[in-house]
Amino acid sequence: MASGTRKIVEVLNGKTVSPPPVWLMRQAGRYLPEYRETRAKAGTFLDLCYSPDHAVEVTLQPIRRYGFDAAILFSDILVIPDALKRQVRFDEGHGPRLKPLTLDEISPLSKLGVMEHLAPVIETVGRLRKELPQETALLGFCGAPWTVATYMIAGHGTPDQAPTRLFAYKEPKAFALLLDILAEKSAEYLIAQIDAGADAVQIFDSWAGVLGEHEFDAYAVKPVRRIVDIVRAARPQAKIIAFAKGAGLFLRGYRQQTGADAIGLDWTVPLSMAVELQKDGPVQGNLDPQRVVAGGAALHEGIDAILSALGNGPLIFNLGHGITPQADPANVADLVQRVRSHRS
Ligand SMILES: Cc1c2[nH]c(c1CCC(=O)O)Cc1[nH]c(c(CCC(=O)O)c1C)Cc1[nH]c(c(CCC(=O)O)c1C)Cc1[nH]c(c(C)c1CCC(=O)O)C2
Repeated sequence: MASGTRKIVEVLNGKTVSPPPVWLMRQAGRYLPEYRETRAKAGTFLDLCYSPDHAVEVTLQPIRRYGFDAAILFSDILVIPDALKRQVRFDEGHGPRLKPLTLDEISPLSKLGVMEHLAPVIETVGRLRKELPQETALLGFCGAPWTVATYMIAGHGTPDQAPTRLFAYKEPKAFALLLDILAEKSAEYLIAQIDAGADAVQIFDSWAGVLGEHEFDAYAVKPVRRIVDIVRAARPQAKIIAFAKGAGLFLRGYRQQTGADAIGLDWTVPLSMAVELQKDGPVQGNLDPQRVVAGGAALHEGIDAILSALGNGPLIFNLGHGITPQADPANVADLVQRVRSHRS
């Protein structure tokens, strides 16, 4: 079967597929007992990301269980700062920690190559394409420059990214350079994933929602556009999903402005607005991950509302953000079954 017939690729080409293809952000993760088992064997979280054997295994686990229409490469957006020698660690219960980036450290980053460090991840992509069922799409990904920069500047996650917003106001030139460097390294990384067999790539801008109007354009739209332009110049057929979480009204125009094929929607995007956005191009989303934890009627109502609003147009069914460790694996099976029984 040619990759062009994988359902997610068809939707990314603007077609309506019924029932819509389905995958879930963070579908490989701690809610699955088999993930926790492999994770315990692998060592640290980054050891898991850089071990092709273990990373292939955890990527395939949710495909075996649920037969999702796409597998997403198991890795993390912070492997780029790790490749840039920012000493990334994932401390149990504390989330990511990095060496906070100072002003003088920005420009030297441009000279560092990242692909040698990321070679094991690219090997994982190649092995996955061979092991996945023919009909299953393989998604690669990277973080958007803004979101990756927030972790690099603060050195950890923060609720509103105040340290990075402040840095950007005080040092606009250096901050623009940082975003540019991240865009170029990320584009190179995505091209390598595509060459190794990824059918499409997703750019995660998980912290886009803390930006004001001018900053959204400068720090969220333009750097993602730069990635898209570099990737498309090298690989004109590349399929790209851009996910700006929390971006609300700024999503009007986001697909056109970034040049992405499809946009991801979080659960706060009203379905009435999602319908408008879908007239412009394919959308992905947007079930509240807490509905998967709740299960039952709350889960069913959320799924049905999305399918009845968006199921007659180009839709990739997904959550509005990653599935949480508290989700019951049985609720995920229920979700997949309900989406697959939809007829438009
Ligand atoms: C912001 C961000 C990160 N990583 C990612 C984002 C963007 C999407 C989002 O907003 O969730 C992206 C990501 N992280 C992970 C994937 C794997 C693929 C998938 O199944 O979706 C993907 C696509 C694995 C992971 N990345 C992480 C885990 C959990 C770590 C573990 O297993 O110990 C997984 C499965 C760790 C991680 N990684 C990151 C944080 C803040 C954390 C800690 C929070 C947490 O623990 O959930 C950075």
